[in-house]
Amino acid sequence: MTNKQPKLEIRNLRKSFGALAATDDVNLTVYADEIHALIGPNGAGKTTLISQISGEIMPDSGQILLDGKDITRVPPHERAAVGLARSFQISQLYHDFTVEDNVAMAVQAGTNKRFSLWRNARKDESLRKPAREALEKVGLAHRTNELVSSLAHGEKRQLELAVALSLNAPVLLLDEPMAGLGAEESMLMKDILLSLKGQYAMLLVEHDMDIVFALADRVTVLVYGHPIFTGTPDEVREHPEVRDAYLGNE
Ligand SMILES: Nc1ncnc2c1ncn2[C@@H]1O[C@H](COP(=O)(O)OP(=O)(O)OP(=O)(O)O)[C@@H](O)[C@H]1O
Repeated sequence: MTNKQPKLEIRNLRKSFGALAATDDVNLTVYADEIHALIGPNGAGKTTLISQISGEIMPDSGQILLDGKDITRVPPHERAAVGLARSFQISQLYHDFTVEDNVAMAVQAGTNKRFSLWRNARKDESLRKPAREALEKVGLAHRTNELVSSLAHGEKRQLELAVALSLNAPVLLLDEPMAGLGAEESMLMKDILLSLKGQYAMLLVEHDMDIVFALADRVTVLVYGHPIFTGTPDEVREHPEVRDAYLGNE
């Protein structure tokens, strides 16, 4: 059962690009231990919404609350410290460093040790230990000493998730974690996310409906920047407006 304690709350959020309302009065709540999927046709505004929650885009109006606290104006680099981490769609990994180095550097960036040089910090067990724990959670413990450049595409995605987990934030924003993955790699990522279910509040943007229906406790359907429905996967499947707008009335 889902813990219905609101963790992340979006209130009356709006963002326009010229005449286009990319985020049109969005209200959405993510509970403390749920996977909440955000679906909608191309251009519906999913990434724009995630970017506002992560702080990269400033909304025109509305609020973003974490544990009831207004974080709308907290700068993006401070959001992990207040409890919110984003796993990126675009790879920001350091390919000439090892897998463990990459995660340990992310841990370091979130600590007050961030001004020390990496060559001095790389043996620091207080950075290594959380890095190894995060790698364990995504099934990459056996690859810690490999260079990122030697990883398969799916493993790089797992590493991106480990970087987000290492920030120790209770809320995870996952923007298309399966993008570019083959069928087998997608299934593995699905299983990894399932194993994390209940430990984080996750807002997941995902196009693959089988994955969404397998993972999500609730689904919000966004059309032209506005949420037209929030419900369980079964409710979403049965909803006539959703079928027309998104599922193609199969
Ligand atoms: N920086 C920008 N300037 C102008 N228009 C933008 C900008 N970013 C997004 N848009 C527009 O806002 C709308 C929402 O785009 P967004 O990328 O958020 O949709 P999406 O649901 O994530 O799409 P997709 O599923 O294709 O990734 C689109 O019409 C897009 O063209």
